[in-house]
Amino acid sequence: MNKTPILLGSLISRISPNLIRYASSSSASSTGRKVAVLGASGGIGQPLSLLLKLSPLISDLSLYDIQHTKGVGADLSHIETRAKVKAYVGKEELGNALKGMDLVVIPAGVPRKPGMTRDDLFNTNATIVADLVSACAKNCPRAIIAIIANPVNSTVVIAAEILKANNVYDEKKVVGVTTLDVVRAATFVAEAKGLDPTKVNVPVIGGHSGNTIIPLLSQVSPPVSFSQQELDSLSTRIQNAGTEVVEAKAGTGSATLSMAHAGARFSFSVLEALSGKQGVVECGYIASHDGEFSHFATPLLFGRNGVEKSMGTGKLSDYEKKLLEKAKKELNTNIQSGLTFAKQYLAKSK
Ligand SMILES: NC(=O)C1=CN([C@@H]2O[C@H](COP(=O)(O)OP(=O)(O)OC[C@H]3O[C@@H](n4cnc5c(N)ncnc54)[C@H](O)[C@@H]3O)[C@@H](O)[C@H]2O)C=CC1
Ligand SMILES: O=C([O-])CC(=O)C(=O)O
Repeated sequence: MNKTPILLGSLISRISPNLIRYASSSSASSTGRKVAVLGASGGIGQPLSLLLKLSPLISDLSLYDIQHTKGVGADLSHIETRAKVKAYVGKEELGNALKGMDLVVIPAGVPRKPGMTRDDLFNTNATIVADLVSACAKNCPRAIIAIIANPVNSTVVIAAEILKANNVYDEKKVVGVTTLDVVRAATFVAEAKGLDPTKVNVPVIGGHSGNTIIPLLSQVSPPVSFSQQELDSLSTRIQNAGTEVVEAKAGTGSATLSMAHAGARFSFSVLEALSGKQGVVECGYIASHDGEFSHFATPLLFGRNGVEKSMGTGKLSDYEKKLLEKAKKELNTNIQSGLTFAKQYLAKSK
C-alpha cells in the first residue's frame, strides 16, 4: 500500500489547510506529471523544489541550475514521496533536464537589491530567460512554461517571441506567475478585516511591478467593504510588498519563501487542471486580446491544455479604473522592452 499521500496529508494539514487538497490521496492521479525547475538552486528554487517534491501529483522532478543542483537534488531525493528527483547542472545538461516535461517553472535570474526596480534586472534576466525558453522550444515544445523571473511584465513577452520564432508558440501555455500578489492581497485584507486568510480571495490584475499590480478590492470574496483610507493603504501595500521584503532583507535578496509557496500553489493548480479537475482558477499574466495590452494578468481558467480562457477583469470600481489608467504607461513600456529585446536576441542567434 502506498501510505505516502496519507502521511503527507497529515503533515501538510498541520502546516496549512490551504495545501491539504494537494496532498490528499484522492488528488494523487495515476498519471504523475513531469515538472522541471530552472534555477533550482536559488533562493526561490530550493524551497519551491521542496514543496513540489511533497506533491503526489508529480512523478518526476527535474532540477536545473548553472550551479549546486547535484547537492540540492541528492538532499531532496531522500524524502519519502512519489516524485523521482534528477539533478542537472550546466548548459550541456539543460536539454536532458527538459525532455518530456509537462510543466517548466523558471525562477532563474538575479533578484533585486534595495533601491532597484524590477526593471533594473532586465539586462541580466532577459538573456537568461531567452536562453532557457529557447531550450524549452527545442526539448519540450508542448510544456506549460511558468515564468517567475523578473521583470515578469517583459520576460513573458520575450518567452512568447522566442517560441513564436521556433514555431512552437501556444499562448495557452506561457504564463507569468503573479500568484504572490494574490497571496499577499489575501493576507493583508484578512489582517485588516479580522478574517481567516485561507478563506479570502482577492483577484489581482495588470502586471507584476509597482503601479501595474492592480488589486481588485471591490471583488474580494467573501465580500467586504473598505473605507477610502483602507483602499489606499491596502492597494499601496500590495503594490509595494515586494519592495517591503527587499528592504527588510537589506541587500541579501527579495521574497523567496513566500514566492516558493506562491509558485507551488500555481504549479499544483496547473497540474490538477491538466489531470482533469474542473473549475481551477488562478491569476496569471498571459497574452491578451481583450484590451489594449498584448499581455495582461487576469484570473485564468486552467484545463487539460493549459489556460482555457481568461475570466476577464469583471466590473471595475471607479478606484480600480484609476489604478488601471496609472498602470498603462509602465505596462506598455515593459511590453515594448520585451519585444525590442527579443528582436535583437533572435537576430543575433540567426
Ligand atoms: N514573480 C514573482 O512574483 C517573483 C519573482 N522573483 C524573481 O525570481 C528570480 C529569482 O530570485 P531568487 O531565487 O531570489 O534569486 P537567487 O539569486 O537566489 O537564485 C537564482 C538562481 O538562478 C540561477 N541561474 C542564474 N542563471 C541561470 C541560468 N542561465 N540557468 C539556470 N539557472 C540560472 C542561479 O544560479 C541561482 O541559483 C529573480 O529574478 C526575482 O526577481 C522573486 C520573487 C517574486
Ligand atoms: O520585489 C521583487 O523584486 C521580487 C518580486 O517580484 C516580489 O516579491 O513580488
